[in-house]
Amino acid sequence: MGAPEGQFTGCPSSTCIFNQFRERVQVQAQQIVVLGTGGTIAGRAQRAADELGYRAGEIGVEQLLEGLPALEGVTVVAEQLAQIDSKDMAFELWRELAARCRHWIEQPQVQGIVITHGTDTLEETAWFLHRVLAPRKPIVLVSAMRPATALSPDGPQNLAEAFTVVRTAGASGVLAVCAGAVHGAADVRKVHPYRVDAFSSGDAGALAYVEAGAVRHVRAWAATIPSHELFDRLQRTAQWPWVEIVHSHAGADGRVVDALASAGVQGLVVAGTGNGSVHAALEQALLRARDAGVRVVRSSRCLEGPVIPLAKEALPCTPLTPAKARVDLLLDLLA
Ligand SMILES: NC(=O)C[C@H](N)C(=O)O
Repeated sequence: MGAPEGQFTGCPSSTCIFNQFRERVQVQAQQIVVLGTGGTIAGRAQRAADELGYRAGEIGVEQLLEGLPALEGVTVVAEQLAQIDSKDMAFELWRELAARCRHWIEQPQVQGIVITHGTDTLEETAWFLHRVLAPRKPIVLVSAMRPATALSPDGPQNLAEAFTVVRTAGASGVLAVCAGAVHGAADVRKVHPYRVDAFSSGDAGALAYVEAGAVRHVRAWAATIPSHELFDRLQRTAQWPWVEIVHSHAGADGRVVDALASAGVQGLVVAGTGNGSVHAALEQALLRARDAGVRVVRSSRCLEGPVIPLAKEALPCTPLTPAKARVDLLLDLLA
């Protein structure tokens, strides 16, 4: 676990990656904070050769840091916030994650934050943290596709590269590092169920690559303006809004929307076809729901590219993926 608030964890030598000694020191050196949430990066399998039949979120974050290359002049502080498979990510953990990020990021000695996270909902957490914190310092989500017990785990390399990104001058915003690529929160998306290089930023492309321990830029870091307003609203929220995603497809039927609306859904994202188009039967039901007070937003189920808004469309659209559009709608409805 990390140091209690106000206590500084000192590193006895510059070759120490993780401070196991918890000394109080007078002079504050640079810190990187690692927040553990679980995922395959912390997964354990019965046999080393088993790359899919494992349990996510088993190995502690401190253990994941052991054996990584030394970071000169930096103390690493670790906190275990959760041990979950990220498919089970929940609002309460998001809220706690945002609070711990905000706590650490505002401390001058903290260079940035690394969050160990499962790949399944990583893009949603990335977008959530981007919207809520829009940090000037880097917050890097790091994951793996093979469990920590695999013959050749990808987690340690990804972790080392996440540290490289945090230490890169000018790095900012919420980022995801996987398989040598640095993705921005707005574009990152899981695109493969088991390949090690499981993420893509689609036609926008990665922001940077980590090559031989250095970051090569391709695009500028996302511009960020930290705002406390959304964060404060989030901390006050007792009941999270109910927002669902419905898909448009051949033979779509509006009854699913009618059922959700009568059950009290507050927001609906429709994963439309192509440029966010919606089957006529589904659209009629969505318009009925909208008229009854449900917030409705169109996105696209296409893997790449934003929906382009067209004139005279009844339902508003977003360039975000359906999962990220849902995060936006949740946050909008908090108001
Ligand atoms: N590769 C992974 O991390 C998948 C895992 N199910 C998770 O999201 O926690």
